[in-house]
Amino acid sequence: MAHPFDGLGRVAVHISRKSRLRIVGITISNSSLSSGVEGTFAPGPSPCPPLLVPRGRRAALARQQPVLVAGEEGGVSGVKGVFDVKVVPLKIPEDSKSVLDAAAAGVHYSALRLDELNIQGSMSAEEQPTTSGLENGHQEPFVIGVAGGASSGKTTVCKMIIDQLRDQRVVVVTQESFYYGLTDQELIHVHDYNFDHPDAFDTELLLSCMKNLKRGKAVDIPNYNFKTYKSVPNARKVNPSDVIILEGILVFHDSRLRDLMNMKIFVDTDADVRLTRRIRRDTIEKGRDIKTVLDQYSKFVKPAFEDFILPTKKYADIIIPRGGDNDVAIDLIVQHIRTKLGQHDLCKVHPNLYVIQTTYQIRGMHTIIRDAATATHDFIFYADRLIRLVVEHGLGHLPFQEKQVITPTGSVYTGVEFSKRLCGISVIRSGESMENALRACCKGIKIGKILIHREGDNGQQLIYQNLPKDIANRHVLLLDPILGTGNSAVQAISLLLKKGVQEANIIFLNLISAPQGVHVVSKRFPRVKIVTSEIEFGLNDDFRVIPGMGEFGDRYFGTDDYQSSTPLFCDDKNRVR
Ligand SMILES: Nc1ncnc2c1ncn2[C@@H]1O[C@H](COP(=O)(O)OP(=O)(O)O)[C@@H](O)[C@H]1O
Ligand SMILES: Nc1ccn([C@@H]2O[C@H](COP(=O)(O)O)[C@@H](O)[C@H]2O)c(=O)n1
Ligand SMILES: [Mg+2]
Repeated sequence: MAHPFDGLGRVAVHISRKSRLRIVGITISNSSLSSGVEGTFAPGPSPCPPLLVPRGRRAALARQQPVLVAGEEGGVSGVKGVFDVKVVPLKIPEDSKSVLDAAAAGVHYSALRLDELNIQGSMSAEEQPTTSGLENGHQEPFVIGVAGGASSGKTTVCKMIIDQLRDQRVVVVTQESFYYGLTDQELIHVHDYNFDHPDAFDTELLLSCMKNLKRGKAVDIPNYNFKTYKSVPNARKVNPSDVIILEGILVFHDSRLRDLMNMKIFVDTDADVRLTRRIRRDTIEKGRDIKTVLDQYSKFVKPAFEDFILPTKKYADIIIPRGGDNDVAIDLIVQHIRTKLGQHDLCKVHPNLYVIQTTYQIRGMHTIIRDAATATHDFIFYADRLIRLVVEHGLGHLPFQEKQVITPTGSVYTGVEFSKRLCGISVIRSGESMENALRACCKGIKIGKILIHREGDNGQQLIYQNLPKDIANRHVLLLDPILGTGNSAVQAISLLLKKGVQEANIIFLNLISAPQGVHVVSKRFPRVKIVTSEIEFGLNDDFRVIPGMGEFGDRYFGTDDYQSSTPLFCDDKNRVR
């Protein structure tokens, strides 16, 4: 049987600063198969370093992976280039099969940078890599449309749904944000402007934003001001989420928008209730007088409801009478959404993954540390609080044995005693931010360190280690606040295993995990427990976690306003080259 990786290919390479041949992409030209890989490989004449290209997939490569790329690599002396190579099959060791399995299962090992290659033309648009959340192995967001007359309670219903879905990432996009701003001429005759007509909205822009969000891409949406009637473009960034709610009077009007929705809800509230609420809202919140509100209602709002909004009720999957008063309907909707989302729950796929139970306190702390504008002292304070929670949760996974003590009242209390053979290992530098929390929880705990250098975007290299001598007999709490691609974690865990630590004795503690990293670590080390406080949406083109919180180490240690520089290399006398 022909090997799936046989064939001629083109490989783009460059020699990195440390004289290593880095293969940045490959296409296989003798079949429809088109793949990309990235890894760091030792240079030199044949036999060349191994290279694995899963069928029809792009994949990040661990350095040890098989399949030989034969060719002229040994003679490459330039910095970058594209070379013809022959890809020949090798026997795939057990270790590497997991990567293939993962690739077949739809996991995207983000690595290929086509912008560095000259081979773009040989790939179709579909084959070219993007780093949308979906391609990164994340499920498609669940899109809910909420329509209904003005003041029917749409926003209120959305708030109730979000409130109940507090453990999911939910974003709301309101159709109001897509109102066209008024021209100066229209402003003069504002009372003749029909804000309830479908043409009042920039539906094309709304559609494009919704399509991107559904594909897992962040979007910038406008901000509409009800007082000035002006719109500020790209005013708010909306990140992709598990659930996207689109609400507005006319969100069911355009069939292309309807087609994006997984669930359509129509909030059905009596006209007199809507009018009463509108009068209250427009006079109090928008500062309008009653006569203006009533005129607008009879001239535009009521006719538009009958002509455009009410006819879209037939598209609804669920009609909620009485809006936010209808607790039963909201409960049923939330249950349905949970069922749909639960089918892809990462914790169900990876039983070794533990996400701490979220609360508004936790969400609030995340909101602060994720905010780019947060000052260093606040970042440290709230990161410390969150880290402490993760550490406490992680400690809960340690083995224990029953222990009885006598209380001051002379009674017997039957409790438990934890394993004393513990240590922490921090991944320098950001992992060091987690050491204090661990020390605070485990008095006198030994803490070792590992330094992994990130070479390029995906190559990882172990540079330094300082581990307790008896680490093989200990349970290890591995500390690194961000699990992104999973490459550093794989390096660190591989080292621990090499030192004799039992896989099941490793608990990897982090603040945020990207699904890709979870897949990579869990596939390779299914017995390692991963404890985190939030699951991210995915990775961006630079392999950074999104939404993420930036360079954790820089923000925590206050070096985020330092000029970025190219890595420094020292010679054997510690002189910077
Ligand atoms: N069930 C309810 N009972 C009382 N007031 C409500 C209820 N639902 C909404 N409201 C109020 O009515 C106004 C309009 O509700 P909102 O949810 O903003 O409607 P919409 O988004 O459909 O315009 C708001 O001031 C809100 O507080
Ligand atoms: N400048 C504007 C823009 C819109 N409106 C009214 O808002 C209503 C839609 O908002 P809901 O939250 O009620 O869905 C719609 O009836 C418009 O007439 C406005 O008054 N002024
Ligand atoms: Mg509203």
